[in-house]
Amino acid sequence: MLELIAIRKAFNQGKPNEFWALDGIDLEIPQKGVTVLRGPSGSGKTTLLTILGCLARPTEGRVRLHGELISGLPERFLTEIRRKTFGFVFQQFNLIRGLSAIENIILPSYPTGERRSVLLERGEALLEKLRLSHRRDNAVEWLSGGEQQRVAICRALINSPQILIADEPTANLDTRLAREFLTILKLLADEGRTVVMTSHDPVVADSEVVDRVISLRDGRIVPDLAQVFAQAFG
Ligand SMILES: Nc1ncnc2c1ncn2[C@@H]1O[C@H](COP(=O)(O)OP(=O)(O)OP(=O)(O)O)[C@@H](O)[C@H]1O
Repeated sequence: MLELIAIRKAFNQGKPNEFWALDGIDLEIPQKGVTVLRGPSGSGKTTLLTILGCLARPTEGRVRLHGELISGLPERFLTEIRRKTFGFVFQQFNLIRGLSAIENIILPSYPTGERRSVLLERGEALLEKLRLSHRRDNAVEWLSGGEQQRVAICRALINSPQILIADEPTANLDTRLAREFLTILKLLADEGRTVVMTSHDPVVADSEVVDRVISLRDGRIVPDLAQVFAQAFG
């Protein structure tokens, strides 16, 4: 459904410090389920995630979404695709201090022109789903790390995106909260959504919620050893 073909990404192209962060990535992310990108620091996980989420363009190669070539589209179309199709959760939750949980959650929906009452209703339903209704009116800076993360997830889901993109979403969470996050992922996967995230966290990679793990090294996908063995001897 989301397809990368021969993707390469250079930083500082044409300069002495030119660096190819991605070097020939072919990858298909199926419609449903949870995919984790893992690999050593600097292997290209975040760069790949930004291309999958249409936040950055590849230097070479093509990106297809539902079969449609989107990598060459002008920025205003990409902005629209991002808003309609993707939700994002970053390592730093990027919540706006001084605003309540519910205000933070409905913020990305303002450009849709939807009525405020409808947005509030949708935001409240998400808060309920993530067991956070009691924090609706609290300023986000007073919430715990796990609560802030759940607000960030609600905000990412407010436009009901098909695809959730998350960069090291459990990096600031202890094991209990990381497991709680995985339960939320399971909910999303069961609804038929696509989740793609980077993670160093063994709690995440080893979880049964995760459908597939893609390993990166030096900007390339490296074959999963377990899979290679299964194919050779299985
Ligand atoms: N804007 C940039 N300009 C120059 N080089 C960059 C830029 N962004 C990333 N890089 C380089 O590209 C490589 C891949 O970076 P990326 O952030 O994708 O790696 P990563 O696997 O996500 O690493 P980490 O696990 O440390 O977050 C790194 O060597 C990084 O220094």
